[in-house]
Amino acid sequence: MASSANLHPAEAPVIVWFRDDLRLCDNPALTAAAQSGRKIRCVFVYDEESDGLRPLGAAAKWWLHGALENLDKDLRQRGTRLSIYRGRASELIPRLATLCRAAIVYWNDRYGEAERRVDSAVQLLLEQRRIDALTFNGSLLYDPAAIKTKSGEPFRTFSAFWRAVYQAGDPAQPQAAPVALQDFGDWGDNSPRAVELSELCLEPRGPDWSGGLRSNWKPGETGAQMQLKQFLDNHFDTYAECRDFPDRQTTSHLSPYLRFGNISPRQIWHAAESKNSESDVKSYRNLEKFQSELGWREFSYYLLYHNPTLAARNLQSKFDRMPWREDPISLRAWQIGKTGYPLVDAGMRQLWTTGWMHNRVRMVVASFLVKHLLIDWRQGEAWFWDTLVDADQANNAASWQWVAGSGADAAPYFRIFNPTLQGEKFDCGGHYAKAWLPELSGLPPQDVHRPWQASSGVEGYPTRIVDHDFARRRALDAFEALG
Ligand SMILES: Cc1cc2nc3c(=O)[nH]c(=O)nc-3n(C[C@H](O)[C@H](O)[C@H](O)COP(=O)(O)OP(=O)(O)OC[C@H]3O[C@@H](n4cnc5c(N)ncnc54)[C@H](O)[C@@H]3O)c2cc1C
Repeated sequence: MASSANLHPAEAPVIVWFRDDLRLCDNPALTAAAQSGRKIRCVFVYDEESDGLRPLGAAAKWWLHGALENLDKDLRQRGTRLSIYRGRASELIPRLATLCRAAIVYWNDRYGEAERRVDSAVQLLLEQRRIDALTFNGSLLYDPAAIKTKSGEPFRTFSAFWRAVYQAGDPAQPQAAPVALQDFGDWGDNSPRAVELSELCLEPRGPDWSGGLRSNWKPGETGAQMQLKQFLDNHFDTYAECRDFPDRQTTSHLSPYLRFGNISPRQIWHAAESKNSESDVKSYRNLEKFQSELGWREFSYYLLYHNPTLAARNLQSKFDRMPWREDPISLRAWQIGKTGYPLVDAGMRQLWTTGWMHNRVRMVVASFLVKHLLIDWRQGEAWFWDTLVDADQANNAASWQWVAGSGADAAPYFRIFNPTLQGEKFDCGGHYAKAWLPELSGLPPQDVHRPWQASSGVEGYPTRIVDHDFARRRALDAFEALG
């Protein structure tokens, strides 16, 4: 479409519509708006009304509050501020743009189907009013629409996808944050009412259960930049070797920052590259491993883009015949960390307290729910959605389907983690389990992941809700019956 921006008078402002990109650094939409030389209005719409948009979980809402607060503070330091609205974005954005006679509305793309539908509706309405919509890829390293097999089909396996991505070359360098932004001023009397952040009620009240989140996280761009530096300075050098051990703080903890776009994947990618010493094989292994984890995030978004019902429907339809069990008592024991298997319980309690869980432990608890308890992966996905600060519509759904075996390139059905052996392998001193399960604090390391064998006995810790050998056989039978 030919730009109509030059049809607008020089004093016409531009709007930056923030969404999952709550940052100033390497934000292509914001940078382009600043480069337009026009006055700027920054807008966020809390949209719980548009069809198909999944309401945020409780922990993600808490994060969003902090990230919006931080973004507003950073924008004010550069001369403008964030206006927050509540309602349907497809009504509010065109209305605001019309009211202030905007020349252009800028935003960064989203990849879920419902989000894309909203964005297309906004774009159409803007076009009808001769207002340009300029959109960018701000949250992925590569555009999922551009990566295809030679025959034009989407890739189905991670390794083939990642090879193709490598051939596309390094992602572009990140852009610096704009130094100053010219504020547009008031919208005028007829404009929709902007709300105070507190009016969105994103933080929990009565009771306030967010103490564990507050003491573990600093949502927003400032926290993201600190977290990246902390990781690169202290843990990057042992990433490949130690990333599977949950008692070490080796992984980056950048997932919630990426989820809300408090930092861009391009910045993380290039910052990690700059730590790499080309002559050092170990350093290269760390880089390769870390970048491939960012690659799994890309692959999850790629799957979401090409399979919009990723969180709701099995990618492999034979799993529609799976005889999932309805077992609310076991589901509850799993949610609150009372299954009697220490690695599973420690992970679920870490999640409840901090809003985050180590990746190895996520795999074990998910496998336990789906395979030991034969409970539908969607029930686990929903619990994670509500409790994770990094709850992400692509990563969460793709990972649950991967563990269940129903996804693309998924774990084979016969891989049934033994939670006791996983605990002994990846938490052999029992430090992680003890950190979350005070009931086990008196046990010697060799008993921590087998408390039922402890000669001293364990008070207050539950007995196992299901026997491992029985559960394993039951799961294998159910999976084999799918053919
Ligand atoms: C059942 C299950 C559910 C999950 N749900 C989510 C979720 O809702 N949100 C989420 O961000 N991740 C999810 N993951 C993936 C992974 O566990 C987390 O991204 C990771 O633990 C975050 O920690 P980190 O930032 O220290 O990771 P690092 O090891 O430092 O990795 C860097 C980044 O790469 C990405 N990444 C790492 N591992 C994966 C992976 N396996 N799949 C996709 N991206 C990955 C994340 O964005 C992460 O921040 C899930 C995994 C499982 C098994």
